[in-house]
Amino acid sequence: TQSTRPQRILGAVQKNATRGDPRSVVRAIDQYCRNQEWAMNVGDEKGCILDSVVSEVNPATVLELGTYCGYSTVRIASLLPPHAKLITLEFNPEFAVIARQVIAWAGLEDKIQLVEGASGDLIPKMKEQFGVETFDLVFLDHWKDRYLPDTKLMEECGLLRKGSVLLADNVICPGTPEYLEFVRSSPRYESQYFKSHLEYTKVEDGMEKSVFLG
Ligand SMILES: O=C(NCc1cccc(CNc2ccc3[nH]ncc3c2)c1)c1cc(-c2ccc(F)cc2)cc(O)c1O
Ligand SMILES: [Mg+2]
Repeated sequence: TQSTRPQRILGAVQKNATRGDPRSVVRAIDQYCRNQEWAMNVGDEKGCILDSVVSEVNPATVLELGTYCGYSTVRIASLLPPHAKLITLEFNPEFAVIARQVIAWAGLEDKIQLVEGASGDLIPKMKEQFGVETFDLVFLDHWKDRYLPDTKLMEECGLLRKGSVLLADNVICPGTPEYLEFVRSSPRYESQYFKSHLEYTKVEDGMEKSVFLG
């Protein structure tokens, strides 16, 4: 039977990466997706922007919306301080199955909680079910038309505090026009655009970093 792209990505990790070495997992996925077949990981170029924002925020609590195969999950978690926690939400069960194995290969199970379901259903349960107060950093990388409603939902649920940082992937390609318009015009956010390229291509894309001002 035919393998899926996520299964082939996992195979590349198990073949080329060292167990317990998150950076080798990231490298193995980037080499596979650059040389064999494209996949919608944040990738190496935008990944450096992600690394710099994670390092600057040095978050104790991170929410990732959209796990896919766990590339950015592993990339973020590898930079977290001890005892810091990352919750990642994935709607597609097939992606979740692969991501759990990629996370395990990297040896980061203790820092990462992968929750299956849709952001709209899970965000209101964060405090009671997952014991979260607020998130220091949110990485948005799921369905692009969910970025804005989920940001408003996180505000309503009291999950953002003064200084919480939102980092959004793909604000140019595929694009998130309503989200960009909102965070750039709202007096409650201070936004900054990081120009880059769509993963593994020369197509323009970028990431938007928005600080919640409370
Ligand atoms: O669309 C994208 N990613 C999101 C996505 C996509 C599919 C499935 C899921 C299922 N996961 C999911 C859904 C809803 C959810 N709610 N809460 C959690 C959660 C999780 C998520 C994307 C596309 C491109 C792209 C494609 C083609 C092209 F030509 C250029 C660019 C590049 C990217 O970097 C991208 O990130
Ligand atoms: Mg993306």
